[in-house]
Amino acid sequence: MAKKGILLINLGTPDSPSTADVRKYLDEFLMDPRVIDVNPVLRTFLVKTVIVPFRAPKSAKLYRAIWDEKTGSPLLHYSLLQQQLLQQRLGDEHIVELAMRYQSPSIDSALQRLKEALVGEIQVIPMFPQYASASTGSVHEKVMSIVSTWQTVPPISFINSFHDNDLMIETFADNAAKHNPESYDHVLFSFHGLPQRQLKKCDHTGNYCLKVDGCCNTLNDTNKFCYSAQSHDTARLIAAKMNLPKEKYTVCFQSRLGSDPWVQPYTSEIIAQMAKEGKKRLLIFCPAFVADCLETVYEVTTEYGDEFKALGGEHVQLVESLNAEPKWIEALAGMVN
Ligand SMILES: C=CC1=C(C)c2cc3[nH]c(cc4nc(cc5[nH]c(cc1n2)c(C)c5CCC(=O)O)C(CCC(=O)O)=C4C)c(C)c3C=C
Ligand SMILES: [Fe+2]
Ligand SMILES: [Fe+2]
Repeated sequence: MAKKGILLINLGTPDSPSTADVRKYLDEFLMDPRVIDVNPVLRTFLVKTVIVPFRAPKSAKLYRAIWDEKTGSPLLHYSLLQQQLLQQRLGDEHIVELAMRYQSPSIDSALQRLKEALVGEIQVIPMFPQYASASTGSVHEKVMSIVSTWQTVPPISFINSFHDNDLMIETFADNAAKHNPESYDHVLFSFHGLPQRQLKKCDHTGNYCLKVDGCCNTLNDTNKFCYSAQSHDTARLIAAKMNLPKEKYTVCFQSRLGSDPWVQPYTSEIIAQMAKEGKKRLLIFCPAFVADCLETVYEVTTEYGDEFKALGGEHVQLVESLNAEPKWIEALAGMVN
């Protein structure tokens, strides 16, 4: 019987922390119309002459700080481990490939390998728990654009989101338990940010998202694909698993780019508010990421840690991502089966 091909796709990372490789990575990433979703002329101007020239040397410095001598980028390292462990878990009726939306290993090459392995069908798992056009949507579009040129378009399916996956929620809660959560003054669920206009575009009614008070507090037919509403749902489920009362946690969004409004509240503002309230110890989850990466290791531990301490706080503790946790691999196996 033909094998089933499983294609795990994460965002991507530079090939090395050199400024040239970071520039190449940022250029491919930010020229994606689903990421900088403005008209092509403005996008080209912003990316090529404003963002990348200024950001590449600064980002390269940050990448150098998290780059491991042996294993390189944490995002690629953990993604490769996830691929190997899922392959072991599923056995030889499946072929598990890994690709990155930007840079390497490319989606083109991973699909080619699945084709050459004569798989009977392909399942694509974008490694983003919450759906966003800039992440999941972009992965779907890229895979479809490649496969649509094949003579034989194979049976192919796509995971859309897994923001409420039980085993994923449990893995985050288990990772937090290792840090004695009761010893923290407050818990933050800090998700990757997104421009507000991208949320509004997902609201096909045009009169719900960011227009109705508490639009993200429940999931319903109108906001079921909303990145922010799904993020709030993930946070609620992890908090429930930890028996964390509402007043002990805050949902916030990190990593803004540019001057347009992004999803709020911003993590750096919440960190400042926590310090102002006299809180000393913060526990921070980053449940938009399934693997530790620049945005968790550096942005949370170093940047937010330093900001909090400068304002009188004492300690910021990152809850490790899902990485190679056996329960998370089981969660992935569940998505396949
Ligand atoms: C969780 C999913 C992600 C969404 C949605 C997303 C949207 C998005 N990101 C940027 C800009 C940048 N993101 C950067 C890094 C980065 N982003 C994600 C995931 C999502 N991004 C990950 C996993 C990473 C880390 C990659 C790594 O190598 O570790 C960066 C680069 C780093 C930096 O220079 O700060 C930028 C830039 C935009 C504009 C956007 C949506 C519009
Ligand atoms: Fe990003
Ligand atoms: Fe909303």
